[in-house]
This record gives sequence, structure tokens and C-alpha cells, in this order.
Amino acid sequence: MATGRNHRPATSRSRGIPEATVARLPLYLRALTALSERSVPTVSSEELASAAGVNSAKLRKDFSYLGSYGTRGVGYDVEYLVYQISRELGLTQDWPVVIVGIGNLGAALANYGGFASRGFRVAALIDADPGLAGKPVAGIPVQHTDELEKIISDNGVSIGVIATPAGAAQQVCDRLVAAGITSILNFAPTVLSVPEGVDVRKVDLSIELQILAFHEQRKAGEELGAPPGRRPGEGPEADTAPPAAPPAVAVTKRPPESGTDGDLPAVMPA
Ligand SMILES: NC(=O)c1ccc[n+]([C@@H]2O[C@H](COP(=O)([O-])OP(=O)(O)OC[C@H]3O[C@@H](n4cnc5c(N)ncnc54)[C@H](O)[C@@H]3O)[C@@H](O)[C@H]2O)c1
Repeated sequence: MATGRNHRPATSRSRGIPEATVARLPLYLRALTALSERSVPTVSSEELASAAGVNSAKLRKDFSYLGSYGTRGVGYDVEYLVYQISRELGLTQDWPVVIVGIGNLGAALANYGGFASRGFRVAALIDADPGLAGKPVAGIPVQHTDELEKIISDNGVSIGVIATPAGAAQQVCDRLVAAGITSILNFAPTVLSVPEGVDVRKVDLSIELQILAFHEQRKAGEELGAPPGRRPGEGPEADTAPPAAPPAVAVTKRPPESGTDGDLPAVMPA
């Protein structure tokens, strides 16, 4: 049974890289990968910052934690930075992932090709519905939850994705953790309790929509003549604000909100 919550300082457990920097690494990697695909050899901090949606001074500071300083007048070597950031995020190795709950969302995730291209291999699909057992989804036969522990052990899985109804999520989480899972991506709208050493990231698209609704409401108010307010991320504190949320399915071995559940980078300070 999982008990307690993690409370870690806001630095990565590897080499003391700040969690806010770790949260931006996937944004840099996405921009760099696009440059690499276009065979662009070098990039300036300003160009890369703009492509990643980050301020360039912050980018240079972030890269200094990686020991990457670029060359004056030339910029950063794109391929080398892709390698460095991938290595820092633990993406130079293959990560087997299990998805639990193969309904609408679980099936969509299983069919998402972006996992494999980013180093995450869907090792197994697990569901409690006996009617689903053996049925292929994205070419992988769904396995029953009775097999959960064996599947995780046989495949050496350390990352689990929960896409069950909220009411089942804690119980699924407890079984995953007891079976050896140490990182969980939770799509169920519930706060999970995990023991020390287990990282949880929560994805909730409805929270993102609620934030957009908030801004829409304010824009409507401004059009009606209300004084314009400052948005989060604007003004003097903007430089310390977290980046926009990475893609909903981005996973890192060293999650920015280690051990917490329900904190999206878009809405929580680093
Ligand atoms: N985070 C987001 O942005 C987001 C978006 C959509 C849905 N959701 C959430 O994702 C979850 C799944 O949504 P859905 O539309 O795919 O639901 P769904 O009902 O289509 O699928 C849920 C699946 O979980 C299985 N399941 C139930 N209990 C289980 C257990 N104990 N162990 C293993 N499998 C179990 C069911 O058999 C079913 O196949 C829900 O919690 C939903 O609220 C989140």
C-alpha cells in the first residue's frame, strides 16, 4: 500500500540541475530536433530561444548547467546539443512503458507514434476488462490486470501510464508501485499518493482548457473597457515563471515536479 508524499527540493536528482531547467529541456530538444531534421548545423541562442519559446538569457543559463556554452559568432552545434539534452533526459536508452486502462484514451495513447520516436516503447497494454484480453490495439494484444506484476517484471518496466477511471487509479498505482514501477504518468483526474522515490506526472487537458477560459473571460472584460491586467508570465516576475507546458505526453525520467501529482508546468511556479 502506498503511503506518504514526496517533498523534494526543486532540483533534479542528477547533477543539481534546477527543475525549471529540466522542464525546459524537452522544449529545446523539440526545437533542436526540428533543426536537425532540416540539417541545420549550428544555431544561435536567440534563434533557438525563439523556436523553443524561451528567453535567450535563460536558455544560455540552462545550457551552462549542461556544460554547453556555444561558440561566439557561431552558436551551438545542433547535433551535439541534441545528444547532450537527450542524454540528460535519459533518452539515449529505450524506456519500456506499460499503459493501464485501454479505453478511449489508453487506445489513443497506444496508437500514438510519437512515443517510439522519442525512445518510449509501449511494452504492454493492460486492462481489467476480461472481454478486452487478447484483443490487439495498435498491434499489441491487451493483457488482463491479473498479469500486471508478471508483465512489469518480465519487461523490466519502470514507467507506467494510468488511463483508468479515477476510482480505479489509486489501486492501479499501488499495484504498479508494488511491482517495481518508479515513474507514473497519470491521466485519471485524481491525486495519487505514492511512496518516496516514485515520481508522478499528471496530465489534465481540462485544466489547460480552464486556464484558456480564464484568459478568454479576461479578454472579453478588456473589450468591454475593464482595465487590462497583467497575465501570468508577463512583467518583472516573468523571467522566473515556468515555461509553457510541454506536450501532454512528454515524459522525462527526472520529472520537473518530482514526486508531486497534479502540478502542470504551465500553472505552477518552478
Ligand atoms: N488527462 C486528460 O486530459 C484526460 C482526457 C481524457 C480522459 N481522461 C481520463 O482518462 C481516463 C480514461 O478515460 P477513457 O475515456 O479512456 O475511459 P474508458 O472508460 O473508455 O476506459 C477506461 C478503461 O479502464 C479500464 N479499467 C477500469 N478499471 C481498471 C482497473 N482497475 N485496472 C485496469 N483497467 C481498468 C476499463 O476496463 C476501460 O477499458 C479517465 O479517468 C478519464 O477521466 C483524462
